[in-house]
Amino acid sequence: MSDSDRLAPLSVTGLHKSYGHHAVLADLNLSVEPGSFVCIVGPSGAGKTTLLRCLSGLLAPTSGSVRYGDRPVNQPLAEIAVVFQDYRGSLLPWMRVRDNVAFPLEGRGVSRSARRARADECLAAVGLPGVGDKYPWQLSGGMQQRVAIARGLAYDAAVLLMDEPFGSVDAQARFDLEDLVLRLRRDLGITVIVVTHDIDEAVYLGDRVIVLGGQPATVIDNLTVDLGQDRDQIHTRALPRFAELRTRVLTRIRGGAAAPDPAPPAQLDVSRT
Ligand SMILES: Nc1ncnc2c1ncn2[C@@H]1O[C@H](COP(=O)(O)OP(=O)(O)OP(=O)(O)O)[C@@H](O)[C@H]1O
Repeated sequence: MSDSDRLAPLSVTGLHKSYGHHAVLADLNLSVEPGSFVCIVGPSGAGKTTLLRCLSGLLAPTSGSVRYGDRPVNQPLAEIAVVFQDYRGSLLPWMRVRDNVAFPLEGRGVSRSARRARADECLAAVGLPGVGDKYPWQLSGGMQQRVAIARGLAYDAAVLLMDEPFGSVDAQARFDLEDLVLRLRRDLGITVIVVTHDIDEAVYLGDRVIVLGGQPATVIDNLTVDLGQDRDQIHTRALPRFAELRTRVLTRIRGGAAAPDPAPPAQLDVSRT
């Protein structure tokens, strides 16, 4: 993939999405800079998954547009990979782990040996070297979700879209997966967009937290998380600034006005819409 493709921003302009007469998203605008980490939160049923599916090209907007650089996202693109919450439903149990990871490369003219090499490389990147010959059901839930992430990477995706990716694993595995995705973003320069119910997780992971609200929903807050890029499960979560940001997000989700930001970010120049 050329750098100009890898570095493309993902932008949403005037997005409306209805299911029949039920308007879910209205006049939604968003711009996600390449290499940034954006978390999307909002009340249950607000339309977070709907937005993520529109970003992935799996769901067509009713009106408005999603673009990756100057290309319309009106079908799934090789540069944009999706990881879902339910790894059990997304990994094929009769295929070995390596073949699951290599699966997206089939039909792309990649030789079998190159597919295997790429799968092993991606498994190593998610901290699972040497499990390629196992079946998914021989691995723990957290390991299976790592395999699902490796499969997203196998395509050489520049954007990873994740819908509640850590919701099915225990608390310790969740912390490990959060740190894995932060590291992948840093090491590979990919853009990551995560939908989550967990406000602490959103603040811990994101450069930005997008809050959806209203009926139909739109962006009601777009918050820069000025905690730097080196995050640590123990110390970052204990920072007073972390608590301030969490309080602001929670207040917005519950329908309150955003309090004035006590310390406007200076060092992180992540563009807002
Ligand atoms: N395929 C569909 N057909 C009809 N209505 C749908 C469809 N998918 C979602 N909806 C409705 O659209 C609204 C938004 O759903 P969506 O799953 O996007 O919200 P969400 O914010 O991700 O919810 P949650 O936080 O509970 O996962 C809900 O009212 C839901 O019932």
